[in-house]
Amino acid sequence: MAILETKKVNYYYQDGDKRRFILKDTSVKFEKGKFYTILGQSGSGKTTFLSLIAALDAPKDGEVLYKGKDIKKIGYEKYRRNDIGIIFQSYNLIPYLTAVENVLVPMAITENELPDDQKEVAYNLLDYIGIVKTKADRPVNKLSGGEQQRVAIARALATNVDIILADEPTGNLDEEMESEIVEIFKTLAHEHDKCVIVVTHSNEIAELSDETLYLRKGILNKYE
Ligand SMILES: Nc1ncnc2c1ncn2[C@@H]1O[C@H](COP(=O)(O)OP(=O)(O)OP(=O)(O)O)[C@@H](O)[C@H]1O
Repeated sequence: MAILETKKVNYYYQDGDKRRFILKDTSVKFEKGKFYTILGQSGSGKTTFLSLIAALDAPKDGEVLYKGKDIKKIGYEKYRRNDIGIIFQSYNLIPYLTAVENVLVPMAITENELPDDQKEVAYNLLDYIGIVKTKADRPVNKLSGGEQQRVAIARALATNVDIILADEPTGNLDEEMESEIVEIFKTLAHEHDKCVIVVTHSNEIAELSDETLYLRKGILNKYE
């Protein structure tokens, strides 16, 4: 069964008395264990789509289903707190907190069952993702871009979620960092059974994913 699904999702921005449709009857399914990319020209609505499956905005009609249940019924805040991790292009970390403190933030908010020693879990996650302890104890604004994005990935994983969503996660990184981050996404999908969905401009990243969707004129189709 799909872990995440959109059913006839419509979204538009109101422009005076006109509606400018960004998504038209979008029905797509996402599974665990797969790394997906979403491609489309600038302004096609990729971020809008991601914001709907991240419960940062609501569709005008249609449903977003998590494990078969409408996320509106689960509650948007609860869904965000317990069921997904989000990674942004600009990392969106809390700059004056250390890396490990940033990873602890969602753990303090979630209702998911977590091991007692959360700090140890956070250090282990960071270490797994390539941030050693000395760096984990540093304020995040003293880390490089690539390191900050790793912290953001560890933070997204901290609540033990099945779904990782990312919007242009390598947009601020050089090519080498980009391929390292993409490798992490692949590993999370293939070895840790996560459902990873990444919005990107990059055909190279799309080629490395298991499935690519292409958004054009409000229609989100499988890209082959
Ligand atoms: N709050 C808003 N009100 C009106 N129009 C908006 C709003 N937010 C976004 N748009 C428009 O909707 C369209 C889709 O935007 P979106 O950011 O989803 O595209 P995108 O494919 O992610 O673009 P990019 O690749 O450049 O980030 C754009 O034309 C944008 O200007």
